[in-house]
Amino acid sequence: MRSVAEHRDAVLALVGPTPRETVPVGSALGRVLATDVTAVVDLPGFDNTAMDGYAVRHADLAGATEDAPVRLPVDGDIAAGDTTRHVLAPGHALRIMTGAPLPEGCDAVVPVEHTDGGAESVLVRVEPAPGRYVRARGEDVRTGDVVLRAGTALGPGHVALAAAANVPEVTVHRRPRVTVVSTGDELVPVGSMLEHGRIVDSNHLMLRALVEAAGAEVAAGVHLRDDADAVRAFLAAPDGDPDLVITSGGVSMGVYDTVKEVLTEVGGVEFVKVAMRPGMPQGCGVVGGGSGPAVVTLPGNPVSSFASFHVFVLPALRAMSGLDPDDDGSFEAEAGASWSSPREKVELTRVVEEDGVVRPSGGQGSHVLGALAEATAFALVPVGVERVEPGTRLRCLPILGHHRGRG
Ligand SMILES: Nc1nc2c(c(=O)[nH]1)N[C@H]1C(S)=C(S)[C@@H](COP(=O)(O)OP(=O)(O)OC[C@H]3O[C@@H](n4cnc5c(N)ncnc54)[C@H](O)[C@@H]3O)O[C@H]1N2
Ligand code: MOO
Repeated sequence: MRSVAEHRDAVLALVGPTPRETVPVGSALGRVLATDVTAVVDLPGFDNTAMDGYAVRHADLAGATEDAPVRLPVDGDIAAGDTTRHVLAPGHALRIMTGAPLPEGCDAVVPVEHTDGGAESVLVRVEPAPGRYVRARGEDVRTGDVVLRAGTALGPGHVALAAAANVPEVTVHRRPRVTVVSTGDELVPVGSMLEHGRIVDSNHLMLRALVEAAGAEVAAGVHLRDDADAVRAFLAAPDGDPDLVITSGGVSMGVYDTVKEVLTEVGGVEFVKVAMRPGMPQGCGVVGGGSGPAVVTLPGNPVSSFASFHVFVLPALRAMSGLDPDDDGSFEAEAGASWSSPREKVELTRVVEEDGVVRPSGGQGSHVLGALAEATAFALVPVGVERVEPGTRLRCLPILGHHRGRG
């Protein structure tokens, strides 16, 4: 049997970073930078005030206190957005609003709360330190600074920084395009009348959701019957012009396991047993061994498919997106219960993690979706362990959509 690490490497060997594209910074959330982002302006772009109040020269207010306030004439207002280059006359004040440019000659700001708020003249009750409430030009970022590095997955804060640095477009990796294929005669679309023996094609929607949650794009969604001609026709021209095809089902030992049958005939895809539970039957390769898209065949059992996606497809999507496939958010936690595990396989136990402690979320059969939906992570019980005891330290892989634990 192939180890989990070996199969993961085999899948990773099939893919590389997607081509670059330029997108407006406002549409770049979740995208991965392909090049560094350099500031086009200083931040702040000009000296400005952090408070609503009065622009002053600190020396004009020497000794000012509650008991000995100092009065200064007010020469006018400076609002945020005022483009006039104001000059502060010695011994005078200008009323100024947060974010407005400081007038020339000003070296401190007095918040309105420390004054009588006057419009013609102002009574000031404090002596400001030089530079008080002044936000200096370039104190945050200098023109030409690299503000974001290639490889950064852009979050809202990154978008804010690039936008403030007046960078209208960023160069990112194209989202990986994934065609999702479910196979099986028993499958019908959600909402259908369910005849005896028929089930909803839940893997289809599950895999689409996983692709999207991973930041990739669903290029197309296809359902194939257990019919060799239909599978052949699909493989000859996969819908959606994808970078990657993922299939679910039809890869085990059944006589209608058509995906395996046809891919074996076409060549280029290797079918293996991987030492993990769930998710033992796996396959990956390039259809026909040629220039077609990479294919990863996932087992049909819903939990097996879901787990296999996390362990094999997610690292590939990360690598395609320009991210480090190893940076998977995994964390260590302590078992809060005891459970058994197959000695010769990695067990991916569906767990709920709370304060660094993990407990199985319920039944662990590869068809049990209730416990899967509740789970926040997979606890990876290593080969060689037959029983997890309370207190055992376990590596855990967060389930997409859940935050990492605090173990
Ligand atoms: N004799 C053997 N039988 C099986 C073996 C084995 O080694 N020898 N392996 C078992 C394991 S482990 C798994 S996992 C499954 C994998 O089977 P397939 O990938 O061929 O999947 P199917 O047979 O098509 O379906 C399995 C199961 O999952 C349901 N299914 C399939 N597709 C969907 C879908 N899109 N949405 C919801 N549910 C789906 C399907 O109805 C079956 O119940 O094989 C074991 N058998
Ligand atoms: O190992 Mo299969 O992939 O769960 O039932």
